[in-house]
Amino acid sequence: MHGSTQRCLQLKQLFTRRIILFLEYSPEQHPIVLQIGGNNLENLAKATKLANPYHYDEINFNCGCPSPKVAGHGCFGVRLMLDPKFVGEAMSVIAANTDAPVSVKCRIGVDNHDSYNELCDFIYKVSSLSPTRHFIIHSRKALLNGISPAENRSIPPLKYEYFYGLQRDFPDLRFTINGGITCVDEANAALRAGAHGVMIGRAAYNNPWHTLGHVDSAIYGSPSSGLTRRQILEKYQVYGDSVLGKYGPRPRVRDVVMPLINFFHSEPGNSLWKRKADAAFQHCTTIKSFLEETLVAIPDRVLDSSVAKAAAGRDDLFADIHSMLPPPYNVREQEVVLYA
Ligand SMILES: Cc1cc2nc3c(=O)[nH]c(=O)nc-3n(C[C@H](O)[C@H](O)[C@H](O)COP(=O)(O)O)c2cc1C
Repeated sequence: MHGSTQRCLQLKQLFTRRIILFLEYSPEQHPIVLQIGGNNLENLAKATKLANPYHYDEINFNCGCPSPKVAGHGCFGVRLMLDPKFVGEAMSVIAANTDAPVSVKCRIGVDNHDSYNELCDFIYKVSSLSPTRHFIIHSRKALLNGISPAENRSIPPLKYEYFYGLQRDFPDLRFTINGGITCVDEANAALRAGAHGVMIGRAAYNNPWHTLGHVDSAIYGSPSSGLTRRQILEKYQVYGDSVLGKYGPRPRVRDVVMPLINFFHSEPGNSLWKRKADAAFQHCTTIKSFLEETLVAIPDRVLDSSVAKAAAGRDDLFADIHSMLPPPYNVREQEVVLYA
């Protein structure tokens, strides 16, 4: 091989490696799951392939979003719960285009399709027609009558008994409970009642310090890091500044800061910090300068204390759940062609 051709090849390999490293998440960001949504098999295959270089730990399919844009006009999200055969096909397509395990996030029903048996039919068909073995269950149904997505997260009642019914009736599948769980005490109560996993949505965003600050010790049994908010922000700044503009114009300072916008929930200085943040988003180009400009709003004692004891949650949230389970599921096998 000519020297120049060899150099060319080496450069190409180096370049490819750089691109791959650039797309990978750092070890401390794992496990990380990508959620995709849609109702076109070809596009789902393309999206899954595009995600491959990022090495996600799981690819999740959205069958839970009730937004009119998604489940109404878009005809996907939670509307897909009405078509388990399609979801089975979609999950097979997704699984065929990734090495990562695949999962489904769904509700417990849609409108008047809200019986436990219909939910079981959905789980049975999807898991029989595809390699899906993990389901994340937002334990309330969705109403497609025009109410807002926020109302769809509070108006339909939570029915945790459906979740635990699924665990009983599908012992070979893995289920993660979601909906209305607000702290580590409640997460532990769900695990004690038998849930394989717990997903916390709004509480983690609305009050990340008190909700997530105890997870390592209270859920995983590791020693508490003892880090203060200031120390966490110092680490976050290094991470944040390293990812700014990684994908062209995004992420911007605002994108990187938003997950932490409620970091000082109910602490002195919180409102002032948010006002300063709004102003700083207009001109700050680094996380370092953003923090320098805004943190003057927060007293040192708030910044320099480590996480206090968690507020007690509803420890008995699932105490009686096993006495409330719906009657066991009767499989309607004839309707399903089993996944080979
Ligand atoms: C602002 C917002 C955006 C959300 N976006 C998604 C989404 O893209 N995909 C999804 O599966 N769920 C989404 N959810 C729903 C949550 O994942 C979760 O199912 C819901 O908030 C109930 O859990 P919680 O009571 O712990 O918040 C969103 C929720 C909120 C508040």
